Amino acid sequence: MLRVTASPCHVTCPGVHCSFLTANMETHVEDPVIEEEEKTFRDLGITEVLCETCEQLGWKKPTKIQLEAIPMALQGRDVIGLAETGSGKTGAFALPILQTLLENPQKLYALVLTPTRELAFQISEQFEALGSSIGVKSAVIVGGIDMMSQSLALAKKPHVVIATPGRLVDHLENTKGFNLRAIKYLVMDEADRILNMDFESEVDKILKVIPRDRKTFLFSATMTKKVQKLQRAALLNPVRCAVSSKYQTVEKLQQYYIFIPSKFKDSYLVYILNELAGNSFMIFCSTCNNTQRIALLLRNLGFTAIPLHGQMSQSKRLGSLNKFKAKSRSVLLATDVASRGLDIPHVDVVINFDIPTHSKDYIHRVGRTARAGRSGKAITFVTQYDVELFQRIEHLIGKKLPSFPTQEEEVMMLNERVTEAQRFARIELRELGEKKKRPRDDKGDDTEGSSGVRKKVAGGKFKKKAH
Ligand SMILES: Nc1ncnc2c1ncn2[C@@H]1O[C@H](COP(=O)(O)OP(=O)(O)OP(=O)(O)O)[C@@H](O)[C@H]1O
Repeated sequence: MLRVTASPCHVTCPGVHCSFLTANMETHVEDPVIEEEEKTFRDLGITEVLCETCEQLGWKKPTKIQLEAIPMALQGRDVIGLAETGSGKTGAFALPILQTLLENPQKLYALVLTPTRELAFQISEQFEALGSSIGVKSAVIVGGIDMMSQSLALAKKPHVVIATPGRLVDHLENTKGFNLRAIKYLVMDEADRILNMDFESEVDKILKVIPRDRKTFLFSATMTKKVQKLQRAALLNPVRCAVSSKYQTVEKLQQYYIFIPSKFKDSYLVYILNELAGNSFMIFCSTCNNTQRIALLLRNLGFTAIPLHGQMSQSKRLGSLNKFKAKSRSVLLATDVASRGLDIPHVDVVINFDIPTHSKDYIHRVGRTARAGRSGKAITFVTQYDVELFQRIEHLIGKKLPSFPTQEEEVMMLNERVTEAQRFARIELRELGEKKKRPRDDKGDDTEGSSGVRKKVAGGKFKKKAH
């Protein structure tokens, strides 16, 4: 275990320590000693009742990030936790919070900030599962859902509030009797995302109204190196728990690219879905419109595809996610709203239909598969316009990716039917757009109940269908 002595970082916040700035901070990196591998949750100081819950969840022993972070958190340290996707970071911050809560029961004890609504629900489920035997109550405070029911949930004073920053600020400003003046823990999950510009003013407002002497945990698979951003989290003498020194994708993830002309992307997608039929796919697109269009296109060709993007109502978003989780849909088309944190164990293949513009998003997107020791595949479409972005990704992950084998003639044979399906998808998209304009019509953001044109595509379903 590498330990470097902590020393203050003198930038703006006196007393703030930060390894990214000074290289002087206490750093924990993966410990190769076998004994560590053998350690149990009990050895880390986790109390019996929580150890039993871990066992019931099938968590036989701590993951590497849990091994590193839990003892530090239990010692009362601020923690920056950096570990690959699907490696159990949620447990690494939830267990110490639950344990200290058990020792000092208190309402409104911890606040967890997440960048997306779906992730907030997932974290809440994990808190409630881990805290089931000690009666922990959590509230999810996210946009797109009625403020009144959330105000009622907050009035009951849950132990843990899991929130997206914007809606939390709304409640802090408008919900009578609600404040976070007593909280003992602040967690920023997907911390680099929470600390970036998009959430800047909300996070600053939140930080102003929570106690300074709280504990702060920042967790992510990728972390910002920018001094000012980390300082905004106002960490106090933090310890950095990293299970890898550079950004790694999971070992059991097979990653490929395919280099294709932009105009044949749809045909190649259909080809791959057929080649890998029988798997569960998450396909990432760069815009809501493309997500919706491809969902329609694939449905017209007989695939069970469903969209998830930010222009859908929250109930439709959760509906899509639940159908995919329940395996009643085999293809989830999503924007980056689904790229971080979502834990859906059965995702076999991630396809980057549109290459991510920020290389770090690549790491999060492909991390939706090969989670918790499972294997998975990721295939990135690279067109003539994407070469530079792709090189940046290879540079970030520190490896050259192989090309995914394809048979061009077979792809071209699909072209005619794909073109026909594209035409129908365009008509359906237009219809959906018109429905949206009509008042009180909530059907505009999903496609399952939309026009019946999909049956018109010649040949109906493909012979090998991706179910
Ligand atoms: N000690 C453990 N043993 C077995 N499984 C575990 C353990 N800890 C967590 N898990 C499981 O591993 C999966 C991934 O965990 P989690 O979602 O916390 O990953 P993560 O590191 O936060 O990933 P991401 O970076 O994508 O957000 C979950 O299904 C969780 O239940």
